[in-house]
Amino acid sequence: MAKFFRAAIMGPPGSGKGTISKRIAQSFGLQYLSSGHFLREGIAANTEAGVMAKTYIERGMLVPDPVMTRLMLSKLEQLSSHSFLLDGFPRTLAQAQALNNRYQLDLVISLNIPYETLKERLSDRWIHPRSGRVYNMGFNPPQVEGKDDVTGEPLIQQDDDKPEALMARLRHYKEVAKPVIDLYKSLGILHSFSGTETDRIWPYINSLLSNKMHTLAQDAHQSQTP
Ligand SMILES: Nc1ncnc2c1ncn2[C@@H]1O[C@H](COP(=O)(O)OP(=O)(O)OP(=O)(O)O)[C@@H](O)[C@H]1O
Ligand SMILES: O=c1ccn([C@@H]2O[C@H](COP(=O)(O)OP(=O)(O)O)[C@@H](O)[C@H]2O)c(=O)[nH]1
Repeated sequence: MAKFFRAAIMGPPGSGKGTISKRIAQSFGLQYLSSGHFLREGIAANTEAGVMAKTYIERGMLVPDPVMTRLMLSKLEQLSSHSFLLDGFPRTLAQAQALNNRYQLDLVISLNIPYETLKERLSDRWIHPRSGRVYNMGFNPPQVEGKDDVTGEPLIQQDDDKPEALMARLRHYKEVAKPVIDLYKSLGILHSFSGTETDRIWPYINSLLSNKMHTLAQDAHQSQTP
């Protein structure tokens, strides 16, 4: 039976998870699942999970684990015969354990980016809220200033991307992510990358994924050979 490749990406806000995920999905054909995107979709459609999630997100809090786990596992259920990349989930140890009971990840990418870089990037991050498309005035500016490339609709800056909110978000990320990172380290699937530019980190991630997917394909082939 073909083995599907299952990965997750972790890192503080602004570390480039979305940017790198896009490249991974394009280069390796993995299905990309972003928890933030699903939540925003649920909020826009007024689903039960969306209505509940909104009250937490508006207060700058994490959505409760059972809500998040139910949402993401049901999305994964629809993808049971597909390789995937998770972004934004699992965020807490309880979420990681719930995921692990259902799917074992092959690889977890963790991004370590200096605080000054995160601050600079986020103060310049512009978002098209409906699609989640992300721009940066220096790194990947829109074709027309302040407008989304596809729809021409206005771009916005999120309040919690402002430098005064960042320190608290970062502290919170570190606290919550540590036991998740420790779990994946103990499972031997954690790969950490440090640097100030995605373009410099990308070749290492690219070759790591190429090697892993090649090994997986070979293993699947051998297990099929009588
Ligand atoms: N796995 C999760 N568990 C709990 N809450 C979540 C989870 N994923 C997303 N959320 C909620 O949705 C919000 C938006 O998530 P999203 O991943 O888009 O962006 P973010 O966490 O604000 O930062 P960034 O994309 O910059 O890393 C979060 O602030 C949080 O309240
Ligand atoms: O090398 C890089 C990688 C990303 N970005 C920008 O930094 C911001 C944060 O990146 P992303 O949204 O991918 O990070 P996430 O919050 O998903 O980890 C975005 O405006 C990106 O365009 C950047 O300027 N340089």
